Amino acid sequence: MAKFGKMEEGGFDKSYYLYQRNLHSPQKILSSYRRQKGRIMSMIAAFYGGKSILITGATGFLGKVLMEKLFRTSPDLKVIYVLVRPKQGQTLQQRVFQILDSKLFEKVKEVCPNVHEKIRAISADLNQNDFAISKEDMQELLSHTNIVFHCAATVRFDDHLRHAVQLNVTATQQLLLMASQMPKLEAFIHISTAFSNCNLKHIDEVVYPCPVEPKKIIDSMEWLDDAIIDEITPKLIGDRPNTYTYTKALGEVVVQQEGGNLNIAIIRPSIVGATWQEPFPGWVDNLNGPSGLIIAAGKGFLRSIRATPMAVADLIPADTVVNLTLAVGWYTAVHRPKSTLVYHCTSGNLNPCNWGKMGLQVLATFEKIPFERAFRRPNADFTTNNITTHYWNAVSHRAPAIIYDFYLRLTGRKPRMTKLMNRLLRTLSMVEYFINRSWEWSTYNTEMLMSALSPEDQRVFNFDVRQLNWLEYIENYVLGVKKYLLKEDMAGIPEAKQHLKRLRNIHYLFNTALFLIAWRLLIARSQVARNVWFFIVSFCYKFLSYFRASSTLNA
Ligand SMILES: CCCCCCCCCCCCCCCCCCCCCCCCCCCCCC(=O)SCCNC(=O)CCNC(=O)[C@H](O)C(C)(C)COP(=O)(O)OP(=O)(O)OC[C@H]1O[C@@H](n2cnc3c(N)ncnc32)[C@H](O)[C@@H]1OP(=O)(O)O
Ligand SMILES: NC(=O)C1=CN([C@@H]2O[C@H](COP(=O)(O)OP(=O)(O)OC[C@H]3O[C@@H](n4cnc5c(N)ncnc54)[C@H](OP(=O)(O)O)[C@@H]3O)[C@@H](O)[C@H]2O)C=CC1
Repeated sequence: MAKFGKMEEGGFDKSYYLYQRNLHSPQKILSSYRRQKGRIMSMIAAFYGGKSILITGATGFLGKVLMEKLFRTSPDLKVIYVLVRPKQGQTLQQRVFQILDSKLFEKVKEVCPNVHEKIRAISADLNQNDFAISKEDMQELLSHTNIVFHCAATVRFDDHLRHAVQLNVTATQQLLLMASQMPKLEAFIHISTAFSNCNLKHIDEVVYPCPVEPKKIIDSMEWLDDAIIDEITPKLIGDRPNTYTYTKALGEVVVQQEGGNLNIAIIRPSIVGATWQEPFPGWVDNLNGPSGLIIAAGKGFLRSIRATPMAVADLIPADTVVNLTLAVGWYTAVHRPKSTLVYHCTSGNLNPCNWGKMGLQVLATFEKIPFERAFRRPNADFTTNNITTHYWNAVSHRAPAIIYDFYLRLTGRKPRMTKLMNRLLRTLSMVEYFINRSWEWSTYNTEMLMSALSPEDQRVFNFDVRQLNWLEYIENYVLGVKKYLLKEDMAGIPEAKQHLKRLRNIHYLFNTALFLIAWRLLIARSQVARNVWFFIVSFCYKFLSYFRASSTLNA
């Protein structure tokens, strides 16, 4: 594997890179670079200059933020190859151009006006042999790529094991094979998840072995039929909650076993949330993790959620993950650690926040920034046991959905609320595992890397979550969900507040009517209720008579 193969094309002095290669001391490298340029500059940004970078999963949530940061901080990079599949009637170019034309890339266009020329979409499907990449494209990738960021994955919790293995394990194996044929490759960065070993309570920055070798799993997927796979899935995943975490763990083992002599690193982010600072706070564009549930709570569909308020909510902003990823790419290429280093990108041990605090702040933000056309007033609560969860699911989720669908039917419209509610309940059941437990992730490698960065790199590629203010972050997150996911206008806030007031009045009216009907039925059937009713009425009557008499005397 050639190191620094593309240096000459980077626009930076070759001697600087030779210096880097010979002296692996960040401080020495920095001072050398400062001397050359006469000003402080980010070493990491400089490193990516002139590089050909391959990104899988570039159309995904994390991939987009990664590309954005690369273009913004290293506009002189040579090219970013993105492996993309045509989707929803769009060609690859259309998909890529749509991303580049989005708000996320506004700043990039200022610093890198020719960004469209620097991105090369390669038609690829990671489910296919050789990723169905054409010979010419493959040749180009193999001969030019300097850095690989492997982000693509299926992140669905309920994916069929065959599909999850194909994407999260076999595709990783194939990509490693490709990487081993790249003469100019300097680093291969694999994005995994902090939950790949969620069956453990304390997780170190090491790759844990799996009971069944990934190779055996890959082979068996080829000849077992779906029914048998369904049957053995629970046994294979064991004490992990889903096929996602299981196959991500297998993927890591494959990286370690088959990485050969490549410079490889594994990054394990926890629950990736909206951006914290860059390119602007609150950017998010899919429903995964908390985002979908924030919408459900803000629109009033989600009324109760089974969670442990004191459990650690290990969220990590997308830009923090990307900053660490780019720093790891640089470190792995320049320092070439002897073994595959694993980096935890988590918040819990450095700056913990729990689900209770997070939930309260989400609700508090809805008061200030409500979502439009809510179904009910946002008023979610946590439940902590099976009985209350079933009770509130019936009363607060299913019953209102049935009533609303009945109303839709009566008014000649298509019922849809029960379906939506079932989907929400399914999602809740899938995330319950993660919001009722806490994990401890050690972060020695991540902290070591932080201290290896120059002050300028620590600033430009900041991944120090100790500086994160959770309340501010969550408020921006909710705002981001409203603006970028729901595409709601801020000008609509007064109307949204009015709507919530109307819903509150309807709620009070409904509850009063319900109480009166229940009470009427009760006194019709029970002597005790009639006696209580008689007592209350006569008490009120006596009180009023006394009040009237005393006010007449005073007059
Ligand atoms: C001390 C005192 C305390 C007092 C407290 C009081 C406070 C009160 C509480 C308030 C609560 C307020 C708000 C709540 C916010 C905080 C709580 C958040 C909890 C968040 C938990 C997140 C946990 C995640 C854990 C992650 C661990 C691993 C991390 C990773 O590595 S990977 C990334 C995570 N991956 C995912 O998140 C994928 C999850 N998604 C799936 O697996 C599937 O999509 C599915 C959920 C199984 C659904 O599958 P389906 O086949 O049914 O649907 P499909 O995917 O085809 O989509 C169909 C339509 O549904 C839409 N949709 C998809 N996902 C979601 C979603 N998450 N939510 C809502 N809707 C979704 C989709 O867009 C489709 O729509 P259509 O196109 O219109 O049909
Ligand atoms: N989001 C999170 O909370 C966390 C994510 N991670 C990890 O980060 C990485 C990125 O996740 P995230 O960005 O959130 O996920 P997304 O679901 O947003 O993106 C997944 C990406 O993989 C691509 N992909 C999926 N299947 C194929 C295929 N057959 N061929 C080509 N490309 C494919 C998708 O392409 P397309 O657009 O065509 O579907 C998309 O670009 C993953 O490895 C995930 O495990 C880790 C921890 C938490």
